[in-house]
Parts: sequence; C-alpha cells; structure tokens
Amino acid sequence: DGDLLSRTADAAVDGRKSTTAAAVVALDSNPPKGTRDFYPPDMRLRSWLFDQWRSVASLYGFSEYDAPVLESESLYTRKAGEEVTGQLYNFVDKGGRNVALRPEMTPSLARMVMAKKGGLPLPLKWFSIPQCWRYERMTRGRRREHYQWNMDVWGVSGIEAEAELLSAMVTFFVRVGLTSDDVGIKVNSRGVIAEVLAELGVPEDKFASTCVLVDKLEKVPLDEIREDLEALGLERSTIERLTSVLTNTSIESISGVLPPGSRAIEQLSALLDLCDAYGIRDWVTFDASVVRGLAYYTGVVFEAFDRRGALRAIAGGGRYDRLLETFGGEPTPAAGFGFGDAVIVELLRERNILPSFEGSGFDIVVFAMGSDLYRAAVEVASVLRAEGRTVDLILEDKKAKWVFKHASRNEAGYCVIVAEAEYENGEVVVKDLSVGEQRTVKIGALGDWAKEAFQS
Ligand SMILES: CC(=O)Nc1cnc2ccccc2c1
Repeated sequence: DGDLLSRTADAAVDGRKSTTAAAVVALDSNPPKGTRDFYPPDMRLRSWLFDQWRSVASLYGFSEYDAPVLESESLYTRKAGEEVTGQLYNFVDKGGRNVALRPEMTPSLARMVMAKKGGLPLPLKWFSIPQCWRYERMTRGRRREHYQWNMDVWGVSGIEAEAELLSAMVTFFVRVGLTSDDVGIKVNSRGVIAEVLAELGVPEDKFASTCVLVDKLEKVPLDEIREDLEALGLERSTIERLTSVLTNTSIESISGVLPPGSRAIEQLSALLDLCDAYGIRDWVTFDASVVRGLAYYTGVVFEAFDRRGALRAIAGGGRYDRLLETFGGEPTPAAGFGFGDAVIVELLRERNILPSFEGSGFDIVVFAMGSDLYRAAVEVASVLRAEGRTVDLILEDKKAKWVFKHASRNEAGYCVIVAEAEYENGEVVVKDLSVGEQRTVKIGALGDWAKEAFQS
C-alpha cells in the first residue's frame, strides 16, 4: 500500500520486524550526476536569461530553430583531439545505432542546412538555445549539461557576419547590465596561423589539430604541448615561429612579424573598423593567442571573457567555412557563436545584478472567507482572469493570516477577499499589498478595477 517512499518509511519504522518485508531502498531523489533540476525559482531565472537571449536574437533578425538532442555519433567523430568530442555522451541504442547526446549545436545546424540541399535561401541568420551534453568522468564534479545560446550566420563570406555577431553579443551584455569594464571580447583570426604554417610549408591537414593544441596553451605550459606539436610533425623552428606570432596583442606588432599584405590582418582591421561603426570598439581587443578549441574554425575567432574575475570565457565563436564540406556538402561560408548558461549567471551573481526570482509574482490572490463563499471566489477569480490578470485562487479554506503571508511571499500585487458581509452588498474587499490599504469594490466593477489597477 502507498507509494515507494511511504512503503520505505513503513519498512524503516517496522525495522525490527522487517526480516520478512524486503527493506525497499528509497528512490534516489537526486537528478543524474552532472545534471540539474530547475525548481520554480531556478526556472524563473533560466526563463529570464533565455528571454534576454531571444529578444536580442530577434532584434538582430535571427530566426529560432531546433534539432533533436540525440544525434548520430558520426556528426562528432572529428579526430583533432578536441575536449568536446573527447567527452562525447555517446551510446549504442536498442537498434544498434551509434548515437550521442549533442555536445554542441553547430553540427546539427550543418546537418539541417545540408538536408535542404541548397534549397534554403541564403544568407540565413538562425539561433537556438539547446541543452548540450558531455560525459566527464566525475573526477572534477563538473556539470555534464548546459544550455548554450547559439547564433549563426550562413552564406556570408565577409567579416560583416562576425561584426553583426559581436554586436549582438554586446547588446546582450548591455541588456543585462554589464559594461566593457566588466567584459571584453578578444578577437583573432586563425588565418594568422594558417599563413604562418603555409609560409613554413606545413601541410594543411595539420591545421585543425595544430589550432586545437595551440588553444590548450591557454591552460597548459608550452613544453607540455611541444611534444604533441612535434608528434604532429611540426619542426621546432615552426613551433618557435608560431609561439612568437601568438604572443602578439596588437595588430601593429603582429603585422611586423607576418608576411606583408596578410589577408588575416586585413580582415581583422576591417572587422575592428566595423566594430567602431557598431559603437562596440571598446569591448573588443585583438589577441593573437585566442584560437578557441573547436577544430572547424577557419578564420576569425573570438572569445568574451570577464575582465575582473578569473578571466573565465563567457562565450566564444568564429568563422567555420569548411564545416559543410566535411559533411559532404557544398562549400558554404558560416560564422557563429555559442554562449553557455553557467558562467554568465555566476558573473551576474558576483556583480549582484541578477534580478530576484523568489516570488511567483502573480497579480492577485483571491480567497473566500469560509468555504460557503468558495463558489463566489471562483466567479471573482474568473472575472479577473478574463481581464488577463494572473490569479492565484486559494483552493482550500485558509485563515486570512496564512493567505496574506502566502501572497506577500509570492510578491503578489493584491489580495481580493470574498467575505460574507461585503458579499451580501455585492462587493469584495481588495487589499493593495504594496501599500497595505484595503477598500471594497462592486463585483460588477471588478473588470474596470483590474484595468485601472494594472494599466501601467
Ligand atoms: C560551466 C559549465 O557548466 N560548462 C559546461 C557544462 N556542460 C557542457 C556540456 C557539453 C559541452 C560543454 C559543456 C560545458
């Protein structure tokens, strides 16, 4: 009798006599390792964040799309030693298929573009907020899932696409109360590495792996990477040349160490000039050490970071002109970024500029003083809901004290009380919880009252 948890409780209580009743193990009420539950306050924060992302995306003319969280593993079997493919949340399904929970959204987007075989009018500006997964040995107790705002422009080969993406990202930061003192965006181009490798005769097929290794330089010292770079077949002189180029943090200085007329530098200069036009130049800074960790970036790359904290990466992106070809599709230029839901929330919390989401914030609490007036309370709640007001109708016979506490804890605006004396006069009591005043309103005038009370 009773559900598992109560049976468990009973079994525990009757412990002494439980030699016969199998001691049922209680259900583990935690979510799976590395994942999160979103209780209403958490969900209000998440919805607020997603609403900010969505409104910026639509401000910039981006359209929302989605794809299954489950994809064929073959979308992610890149052999460039990336962290994101090294920690694939993959398995074999009951049909024997090699599948994976998506670690990122861009390959699904590429698959969707390819499925339309050129039938999609380009350029396209699409966005999505997918939950993405990774399977990490819980050595570090890090999360195995996060939500990541994706913004992508397909079919534009010029840096106009990257400039638009950077501007959208900055617009989000400004919207949530951050300034260019809080956050910066480092910009570079993998074209710089491509030109250096070409100049030194390194075959193109080493490019992606070299970039992924160079990205690791952010975290581990060169001599740890040096072996891997040499294992890739890069000469010591090449590695020295690369590191000398990558430590540049100004366009002027890097121009001095690159062959004259570098296309990568030309593009970066044009991009920085467009950032000026967008009014975001003070957010953006050139940094030749930024290469990002995804194998498929081919050109401009960028990374938003918090200037004061541990310089954590908040978001990142870049140009990836060859992705569709690697899937067997037509060459199609593309650029985009991914923006995770974790670091930004930590940053806003640290800066104390996260809105509060404790209350449900419904407009009105309606309750009947005494159950014989419940039917009347239902009618009152219905009138108010018909006016579009969010109403929490108290479903049980509760004391006024409890209702007022419930209403203020949920940051409700008003309490409408159906009480016997007033009801006999065809009236209800309306209590304004923000100022603590109360008055009576004719039931027939409740609609007008609601219009006037919430006209803001
Ligand atoms: C800070 C954080 O939660 N990062 C995170 C969490 N889950 C992921 C899952 C897939 C790919 C990247 C991920 C990154």
